[in-house]
Amino acid sequence: MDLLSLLPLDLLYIIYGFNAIFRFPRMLKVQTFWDFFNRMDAVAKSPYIIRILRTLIYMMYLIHLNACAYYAMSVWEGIGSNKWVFQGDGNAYVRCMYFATKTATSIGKNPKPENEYEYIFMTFSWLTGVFIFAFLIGQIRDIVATATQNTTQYHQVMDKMVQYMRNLNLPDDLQRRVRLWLNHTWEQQKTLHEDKILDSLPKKMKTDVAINVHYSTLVKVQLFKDCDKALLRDLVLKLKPMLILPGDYICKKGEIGKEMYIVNKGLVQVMGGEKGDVVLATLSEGSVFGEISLLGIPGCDRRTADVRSKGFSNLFVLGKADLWDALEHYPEAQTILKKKAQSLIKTNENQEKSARSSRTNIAETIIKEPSRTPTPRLLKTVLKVVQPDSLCAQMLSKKSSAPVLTCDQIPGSLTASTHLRASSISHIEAKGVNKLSVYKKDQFLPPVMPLNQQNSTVSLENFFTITSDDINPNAIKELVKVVPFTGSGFQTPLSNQLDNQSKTKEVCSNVNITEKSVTSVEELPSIRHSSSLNSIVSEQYDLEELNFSPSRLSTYSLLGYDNLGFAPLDINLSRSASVTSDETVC
Ligand SMILES: Nc1ncnc2c1ncn2[C@@H]1O[C@@H]2COP(=O)(O)O[C@H]2[C@H]1O
Repeated sequence: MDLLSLLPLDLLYIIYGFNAIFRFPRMLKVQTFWDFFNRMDAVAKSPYIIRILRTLIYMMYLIHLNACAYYAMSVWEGIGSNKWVFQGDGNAYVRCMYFATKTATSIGKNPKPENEYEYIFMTFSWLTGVFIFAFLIGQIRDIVATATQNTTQYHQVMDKMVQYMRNLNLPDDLQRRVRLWLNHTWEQQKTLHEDKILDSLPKKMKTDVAINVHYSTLVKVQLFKDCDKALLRDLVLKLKPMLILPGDYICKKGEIGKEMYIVNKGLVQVMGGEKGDVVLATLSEGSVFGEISLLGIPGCDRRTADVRSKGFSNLFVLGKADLWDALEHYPEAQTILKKKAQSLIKTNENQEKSARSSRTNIAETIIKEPSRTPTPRLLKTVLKVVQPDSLCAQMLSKKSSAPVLTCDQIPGSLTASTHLRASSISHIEAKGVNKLSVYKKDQFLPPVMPLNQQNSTVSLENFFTITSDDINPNAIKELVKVVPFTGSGFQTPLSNQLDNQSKTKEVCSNVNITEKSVTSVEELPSIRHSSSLNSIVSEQYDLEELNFSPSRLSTYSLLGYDNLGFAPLDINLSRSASVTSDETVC
């Protein structure tokens, strides 16, 4: 055909003069024109542009033919013979082409036909113009529609989905995630039905295409490397692509396993630990997971761990039935998967064991070394202040609460210094007074009273009155820091003792007790004031509000809490001194 179309018939012009008919064999090249566009269509990145170009060429060619026919009519009727025909001015082709274009596009304003032939020509031109244009425009619309078909489909699905979710009043977050999924799938695949694209191909070709498309991932899958290459061909068409959003769980521990996965793109995290917040492993491209619960290992038909996507990830999903179809024919793959599963199960068990033992260790440590808040300053002070061998010191350091003293055990020195409470009905005789008193259970004994017992037990409760017997004079400074007092001229044995010791005097002269010094004892939540030695608690004051002018016989008690193993401890630090208001402050 090409040879025929190239015959040099133009040479005949020399003999016969110019005649367009000699150029007719060039029409034989029309097949080449179609071939050219078909090939371009197949290889071009945007085939719809090629198709539009071809349609435009058809259109131009038809207008060209019409222009030629008009010129031929003009020559036949005589150029310039009437107003309708070509007038012979300017370039004949351009003028005729202009006429034909105006007719074909129905723009009008052409000279009116003047005879029947011209009317027929114009009617025919307009009709062909209308049909051909309708056809061409239709074709262009199809081409553009095909080119944007996926986009349109995506918008339709998105619109329908949004409407559906709104109708159901789904939570905003879920709606946002669905939109995100559609958006991301579209961005990545430019279609929402990737799996259907290959459906029209024969199976073998589909396999080749699928292997090629996913080659870079599939070659990284250890299972396919270690097993017969045919396993890959058997499985590849059964892999379904799936896109997961960041943070979404792919499977949850304890669920029944129905699918296994291959990571195509992105990262997934296998989560373990008691609360499922420990990352056991991070799996990347080519990793296989979710196989343990599919392999029929006894006791392992449920997911052994949570698996979640770290960012966006693309996975291939393989159903249980499809996996088993393949594994039946590839026992070595079955063995590999089972071995891997068993080693993962062991790893997880070990991890759980070590987590459990570290928890026990922590618990043991807690039991062995209870974390203790520091000893309150009050208690420390008391321990410094009291004589180390005094019962008070012994009790505080022994960490025993409420020891029960029988009368035999009550040392005389304590009788006047310790608040004693009857632990049962007690018959107590005051020494010297020679009077037998009966105390009910829990009743306090008078504090200043030499005791003589009769079949009685009294318990030393968790509060103490520190008196001259217990006080270590060298530590008096410490005591006055925490026990507020002003005044001098103690009338009790304590005051005598203090008065007689220069050191104590010195301390006293340095004492500048103000409210401030009391508030420095931050640990003490409150201070108690008892106006008589008999009543243990009469009123309770805030530290700030305390008025320290002891105008009467007073005992100040500091309420503190210990953490040495006692119950909340009432430490009654009292200066058993009667202080009179007319005495000068030292
Ligand atoms: N320690 C681990 N390291 C890596 N992957 C694991 C680990 N534990 C479990 N998996 C995977 O997480 C999956 C959870 O579901 P399966 O139990 O079906 O299969 C599990 C394994 O594929």
